Amino acid sequence: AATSGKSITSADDSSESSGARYPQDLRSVLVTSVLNLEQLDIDLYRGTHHWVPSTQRLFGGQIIGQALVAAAKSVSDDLYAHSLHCYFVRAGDPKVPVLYQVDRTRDGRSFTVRSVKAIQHGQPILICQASFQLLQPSPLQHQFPMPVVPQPEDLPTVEEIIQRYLRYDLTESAKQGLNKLLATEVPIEVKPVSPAQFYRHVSGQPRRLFWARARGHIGEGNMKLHCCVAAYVSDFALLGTVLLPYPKYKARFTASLDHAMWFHSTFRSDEWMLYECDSPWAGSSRGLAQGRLWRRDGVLAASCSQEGVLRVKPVPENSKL
Ligand SMILES: CC(C)(COP(=O)(O)OP(=O)(O)OC[C@H]1O[C@@H](n2cnc3c(N)ncnc32)[C@H](O)[C@@H]1OP(=O)(O)O)[C@@H](O)C(=O)NCCC(=O)NCCSC(=O)CCCC(=O)O
Repeated sequence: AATSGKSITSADDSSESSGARYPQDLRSVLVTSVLNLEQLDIDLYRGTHHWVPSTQRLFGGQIIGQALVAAAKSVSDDLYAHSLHCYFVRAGDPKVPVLYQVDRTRDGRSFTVRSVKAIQHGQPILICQASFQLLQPSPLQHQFPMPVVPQPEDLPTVEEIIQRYLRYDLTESAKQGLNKLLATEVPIEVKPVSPAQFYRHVSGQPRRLFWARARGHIGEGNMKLHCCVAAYVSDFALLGTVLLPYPKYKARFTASLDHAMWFHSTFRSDEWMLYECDSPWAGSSRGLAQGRLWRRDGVLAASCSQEGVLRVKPVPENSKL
């Protein structure tokens, strides 16, 4: 049941729970702009950028989220994304939009597969396969338990943590860096479970946990859209987990090479979800990172895996940050 260019970025208008947190007109920018692709032709879309990381290459999560929006537009309403597999083959250029070309690879009885190519300057920057399934209940159901961590209400936001760091005796360039971070409009809210570990001020296991949610209101009801937002969120701070055991090194060049994701349950991407990231392996200038997104009621919402290239340099001995 293929369809042509359906709208999946309509947020729910009903005034329910999270409407209390945000007035209804304060829609998530992820919905109104980043994931709101413009249709150019059948199965051809254009996406624009909102937040561009300091690396001046496009945020991988944005490209994956937009590719999933494009794929989802070509499947019927009763099909839900259950997995995607991507390679980042070129750095995304923030100066131009990205085109998304969808190939309707197969429409099966239960499963439907789409291939999406993200293109800039006539060349692919990402190749992505996404698979969708009809809801099919089964008696086979299990999941690992969610880690026990403090609730988001008891933890500071990234902005509050940066404000605290700014009170320390820092070099001018470190202060400038932090102020720049504060001014950046990342469309995700983040609350690290252990700020010192999140920012690599203590060395530790390659594992970190943080609460994350889309900034702004999205609303209940559009599961396709929540999966696209979660794909965006899932690339955030995941690869950095690989660096946690190495406080004596800082990143000189890092980029995600691939990203795979599996969606397990319904969830709200504008409500707090715990992102549990760990890295089981690093070597050969690469590192593997794995993430699990938990609903705060303990249900496993999604899992993902990513490999990245990481080239590092030693941190100077007298560094204050
Ligand atoms: C991965 C690459 C770079 C691979 O291309 P490549 O031509 O094979 O590149 P490369 O040779 O690895 O060069 C990359 C860089 O590594 C340097 N290099 C290469 N070999 C060495 C060496 N032996 N020693 C020291 N340095 C070396 C090269 O000079 C390159 O550096 P440069 O770009 O020149 O500064 C390319 O395919 C690519 O750019 N793909 C897109 C990756 C991407 O954009 N991913 C998404 C964005 S990353 C992300 O979103 C994570 C965000 C995490 C977060 O914010 O939390």
